[in-house]
Amino acid sequence: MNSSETLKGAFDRMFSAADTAREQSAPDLKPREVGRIVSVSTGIAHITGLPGVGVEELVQFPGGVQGITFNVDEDEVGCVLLGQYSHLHAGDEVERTGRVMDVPVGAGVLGRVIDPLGRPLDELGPVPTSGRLPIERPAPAIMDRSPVTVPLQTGVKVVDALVPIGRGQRELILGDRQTGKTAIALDTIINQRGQDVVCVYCAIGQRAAAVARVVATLREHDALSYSVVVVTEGNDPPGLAYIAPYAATSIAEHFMEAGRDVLIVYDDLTQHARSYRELSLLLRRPPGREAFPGDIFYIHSRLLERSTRLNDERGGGSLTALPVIETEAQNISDYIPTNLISITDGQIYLSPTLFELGVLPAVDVGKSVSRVGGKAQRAAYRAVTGNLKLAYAQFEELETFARFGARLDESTQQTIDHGRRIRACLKQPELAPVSVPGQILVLLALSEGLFDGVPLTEMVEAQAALKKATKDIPESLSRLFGGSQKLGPEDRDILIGLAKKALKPFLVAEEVALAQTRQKS
Ligand SMILES: Nc1ncnc2c1ncn2[C@@H]1O[C@H](COP(=O)(O)OP(=O)(O)OP(=O)(O)O)[C@@H](O)[C@H]1O
Repeated sequence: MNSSETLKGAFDRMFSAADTAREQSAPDLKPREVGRIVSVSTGIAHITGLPGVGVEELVQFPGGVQGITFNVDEDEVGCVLLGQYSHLHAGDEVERTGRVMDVPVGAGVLGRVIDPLGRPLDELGPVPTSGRLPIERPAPAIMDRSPVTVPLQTGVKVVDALVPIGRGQRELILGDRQTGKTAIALDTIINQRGQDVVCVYCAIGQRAAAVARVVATLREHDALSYSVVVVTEGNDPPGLAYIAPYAATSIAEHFMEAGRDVLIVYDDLTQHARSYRELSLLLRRPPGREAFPGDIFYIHSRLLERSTRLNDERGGGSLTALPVIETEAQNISDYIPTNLISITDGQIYLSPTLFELGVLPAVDVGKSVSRVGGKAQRAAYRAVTGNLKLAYAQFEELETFARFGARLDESTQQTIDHGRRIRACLKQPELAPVSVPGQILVLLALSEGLFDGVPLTEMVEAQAALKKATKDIPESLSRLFGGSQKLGPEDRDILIGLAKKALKPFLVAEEVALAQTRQKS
């Protein structure tokens, strides 16, 4: 080795050591874009000094409070706050994050109660997650979607028989306050036990006590393990209530894109619309009808368009949405209800009049409809509910007449008597979903008129006897209930035979039963 090589090596080593030292000592420089708060008011802040900020970008306020930019003007930005803001003042620093709002997703959220930012509200510690998804995502493209053909059983007889829901459908639940809207949604979640359906319950602006009741009910019925509850309470900032359904949908979409069937309940979108109206008015956006901003339709349509059934290439998962809407004084033609009715694939209308009469669930069959459900209904149902809706609608019309004490001819009286039995069969206590064979047997007995000889006072016991009889349904027939195969005449005979046997102890002579009914009415 000559002396010039040694010298070169020594220089190289020296320079590389100097480079390393420079790299190590160099500060990690990242540009921070910082602006200032101009003003803070209920749930919103106006900021300035962030010229590069984008629409719906996440910004960071002091004390860990996050915000979303809504109105981006040339010299001022209107921002929605997502946390408690009492410590914020004019002049405080605001920092850009360069990203949009996202939520943690993954199997770890199941069994948990979280807020729309993914923070735990239960006492089970941090939520283990496998990634994050933006809360606002484009809806699946038309070519990625499949028709809705697979039923989603709610376990509620009147819904499964007359307003069936399919996986990937959006079915609105609407009615005045305290008419049992949440009860139908909860029954549906509870009925998914063992059905491999993930459930997301999104509580928007509800009383804390009501949410606690829902969580307790889910836990009691073993339904929390396959569900996630996303909560904003009534006293949370309106911004949090506004993002809640979008965040919940992203959590649900994660499962759908993994090929799972998912059910999401938005309880309720009236509160969501009100939160958005509050924000818009505070941000001085121009008010329209009922002071709602012009894009109120769009905020709900872009939310509900995300519910669908994906085709097999995209994994075949589905997202079924049950948005809840509260009406005022039974007015279903109000602004928000009509918007939602036009966006969804049908509605279940709950009538306060029926609720007062004790007809529970208080589903008004005449005003309820499922625009795709018929195609998704099991063939066995179609065979036994053929003229049920018509018979029930006729009965409801005639019943009003009968109240005036008018003398009715024999056939009218028969229609009314039959209708009363249909109503008795469709009644159901909450949190008691009925299995498919149980429903088929009751509906078949109804359509065959087997209940007509049972006194009205004994309908509950008679149905319980039928429920017991489902155990005797042969295995070959039980399998039919799940598929698209129709019930053949022999299958029907077997079921009718079973139902007749179960109802025999309750049968009195038909005339006696009818006479008792009329006396009672
Ligand atoms: N099928 C049912 N059988 C018996 N009680 C029922 C039934 N469905 C609902 N209820 C009762 O009716 C009341 C109102 O139900 P629920 O809270 O579901 O109504 P809601 O319309 O969601 O109310 P809110 O307007 O407060 O959201 C509850 O006390 C519930 O227990």
